[in-house]
Amino acid sequence: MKVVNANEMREIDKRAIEKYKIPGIILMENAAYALLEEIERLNGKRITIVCGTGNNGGDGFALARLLLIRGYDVEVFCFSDPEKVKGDARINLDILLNMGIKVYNDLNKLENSIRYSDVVVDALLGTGLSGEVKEELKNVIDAINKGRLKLSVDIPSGINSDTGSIMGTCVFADITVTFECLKLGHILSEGKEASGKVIVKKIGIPVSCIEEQSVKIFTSDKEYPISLIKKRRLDTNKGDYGKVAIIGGNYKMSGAIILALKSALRSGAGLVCGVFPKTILDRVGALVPEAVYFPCEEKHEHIFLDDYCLNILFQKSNAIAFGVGIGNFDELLHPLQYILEHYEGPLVIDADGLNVLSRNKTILKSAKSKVILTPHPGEMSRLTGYDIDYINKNRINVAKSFAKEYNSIVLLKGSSTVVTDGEFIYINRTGNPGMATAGSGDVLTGVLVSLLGQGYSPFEAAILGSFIHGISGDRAYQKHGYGLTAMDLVDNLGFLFKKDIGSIKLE
Ligand SMILES: NC(=O)C1=CN([C@@H]2O[C@H](COP(=O)(O)OP(=O)(O)OC[C@H]3O[C@@H](n4cnc5c(N)ncnc54)[C@H](O)[C@@H]3O)[C@@H](O)[C@H]2O)[C@@H](O)CC1
Ligand SMILES: Nc1ncnc2c1ncn2[C@@H]1O[C@H](COP(=O)(O)OP(=O)(O)O)[C@@H](O)[C@H]1O
Ligand SMILES: [K+]
Repeated sequence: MKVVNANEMREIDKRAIEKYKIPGIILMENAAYALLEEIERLNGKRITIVCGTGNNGGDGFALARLLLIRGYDVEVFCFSDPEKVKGDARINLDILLNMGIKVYNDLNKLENSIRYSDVVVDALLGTGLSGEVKEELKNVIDAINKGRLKLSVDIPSGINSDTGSIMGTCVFADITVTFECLKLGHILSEGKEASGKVIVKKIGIPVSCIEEQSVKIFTSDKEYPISLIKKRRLDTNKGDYGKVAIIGGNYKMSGAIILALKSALRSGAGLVCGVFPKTILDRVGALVPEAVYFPCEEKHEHIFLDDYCLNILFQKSNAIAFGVGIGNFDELLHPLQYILEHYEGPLVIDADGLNVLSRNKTILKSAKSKVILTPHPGEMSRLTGYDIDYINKNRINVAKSFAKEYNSIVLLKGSSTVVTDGEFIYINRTGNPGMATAGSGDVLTGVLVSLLGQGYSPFEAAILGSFIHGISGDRAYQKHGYGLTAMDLVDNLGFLFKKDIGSIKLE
């Protein structure tokens, strides 16, 4: 499913109107019918509609007419001078006035109307919002937020369509009905919560008109990532599913590599090898008997990896992950550089592996193979030098430009994980806040290296891995709520790896 920013949506609308000669008023009417369809499902009779002066308000005026004609009890509000309403929105406002409908401009009346209405429709500000919400609309937004059921037209008023940030204040909708394409603001940052359930409706724009926009950002409808999952043949053996190595662990952090090893096994790898200091062999061996081990010396509290043992590992592995629980030590930079320069298979760098990399990120440029980097915003901050706040507000651009410069796949973790190869961007929407728990990143690393070992391309592995990781989190949430732990994620990983994958139904 494509995701656009405000400017791309404007271009698409403009192309529909100017090149395809579809009058804007028809698109607005279709938008109003799309809204009507959703309101009819809600079984409410009393509807309050709050309109702004732009086309978002125009959708609201048109909707008011359609509802009135059908006998709904509707009250319409607009808190600006009607003279400021222009174009298609003006036409729809005038029709209402010609029908003898009053459009109120009174905050007390609005509060009262909302108190007695079943649904309040927020048609105040759409993709045309610029800057912070003006002072005079703040009370209006507060009043809307008191509504029993809030339906936002296109995007909750006050949410920035490109970043999902709250521009001073915003409507927190239960339902958002948007047109033709998801907007970035629906799925990023605070916009994800403020949008509630998002419903995308067609309003008569030809598919070719959208395709001409060559949108580079997409998100998961459930079908796409599932369609990537390879079927397993009946006549098959473990050699067909990869030999993967996970390098990490130290005496103080043995749990990370245990989680990653278990996850790699649960997501289908044929053979999984743990490469860690000898000091934790008993612990790892007891908890992951299905793995094989490559215990190494330990020096100054971290694993000791010389070129000789790395070369042996390269022979044995068709994908490697480096970093879970390894510790952040200067001495680990050399082995990481050696792996990048000599290993020809795909590689995942995670956790402390990324912190080690931050000491000299230019070594990435000498990588022989495609690397997946899986930073959370803190690790991304160490890699790029940007502060965390900046990264969170510019997730897409930060991830994209890093991936492009270092010719790698970046998987920037968080509530909407961003995966990019430097050109295309996938935004993952599975998962939940319960996954903000120690060890859940280690689980993701295990999944990713397992998929790479099974022959998925690095970009596919990163898309599918983030999707599966989130689904396992959502399943774990069903059982454990926000008390879920990383091991619960591991237990749920197998769910999507089934023979009848095509018939699995996800919520
Ligand atoms: N043909 C089209 O372009 C279509 C547009 N549609 C609707 O049109 C919307 C976009 O319309 P517009 O571009 O007119 O923009 P909006 O209606 O989203 O917003 C523009 C209005 O908001 C005011 N405004 C902007 N920033 C503000 C701020 N910070 N504080 C207070 N007021 C502020 C402006 O003065 C202007 O009146 C979409 O969200 C969608 O709902 C739909 O009708 C479908 C067709
Ligand atoms: N609110 C959330 N919604 C969805 N996924 C989340 C949320 N919080 C965390 N996650 C996911 O959980 C994982 C946490 O990884 P990370 O921060 O590296 O944790 P750790 O280092 O403790 O293993 C990431 O994949 C992240 O995307
Ligand atoms: K709105």
